[in-house]
Amino acid sequence: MHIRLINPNTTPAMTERMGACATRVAAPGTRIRAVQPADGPVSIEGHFDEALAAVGVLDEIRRGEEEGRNGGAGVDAYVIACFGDPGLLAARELTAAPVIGIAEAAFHLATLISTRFSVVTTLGRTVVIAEHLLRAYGFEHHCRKVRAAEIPVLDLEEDADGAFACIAAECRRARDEDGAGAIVLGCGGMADLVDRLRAETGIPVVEGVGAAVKLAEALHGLGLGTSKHGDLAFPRAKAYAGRFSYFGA
Ligand SMILES: NC(=O)NC1=NC(=O)NC1=O
Repeated sequence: MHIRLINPNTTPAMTERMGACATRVAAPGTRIRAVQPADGPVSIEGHFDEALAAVGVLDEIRRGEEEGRNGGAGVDAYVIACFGDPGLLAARELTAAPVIGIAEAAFHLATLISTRFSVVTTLGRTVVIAEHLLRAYGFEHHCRKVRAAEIPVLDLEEDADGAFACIAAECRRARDEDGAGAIVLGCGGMADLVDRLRAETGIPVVEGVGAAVKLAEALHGLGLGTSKHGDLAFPRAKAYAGRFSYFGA
């Protein structure tokens, strides 16, 4: 199967790292193509960045669907590799393939291996975004706390050792203070830290990129894709003015 992994921010190094993490856990028959929008924030650290990034996500879904229609290898599933799951429901309207957000995927897996988990994310200002998702997805009572390592997202690229130390310290606090049986990493850019953090904390650590890839494979294997009955049906045919005209009928 072919999975299109979309990094909603526009930092190629992060796209590459997440693509490598996805490839490492993918099944032998799964091909991963990691992409990012041409336009948008270099990192996603709040509501404004998320809103802009969502348009880039939709562009990449449209591009994937178009490749499939124009004789290219169709996309069997999409992964939105940003912990805010930007544009998730809108993206699901654009395709009959599964679209998996890394936050939703990580929450699901964490509930299968623990009765309570905590989230460790980047900046304090993004905590409320994870809290909104927990509520929206129905995992609020499973999560003990959403913690922030208080690092800018791009420190994961530019100061990897410093970022790791902050994240590991917050993971230890989650283990010792929250009564959490597992930890969810709250940023796509943390995906390649998961083995070191598992070793550091001694408890299960779930990262969303791998979780989303395996859930996409499971859905594909069961012949399940996004329902086109009801609110996730393809958008009604209409014109879109100005810069979004390419979405139009
Ligand atoms: N909470 C986060 O740090 N989310 C993210 N911002 C990004 O640019 N990628 C993420 O996963």
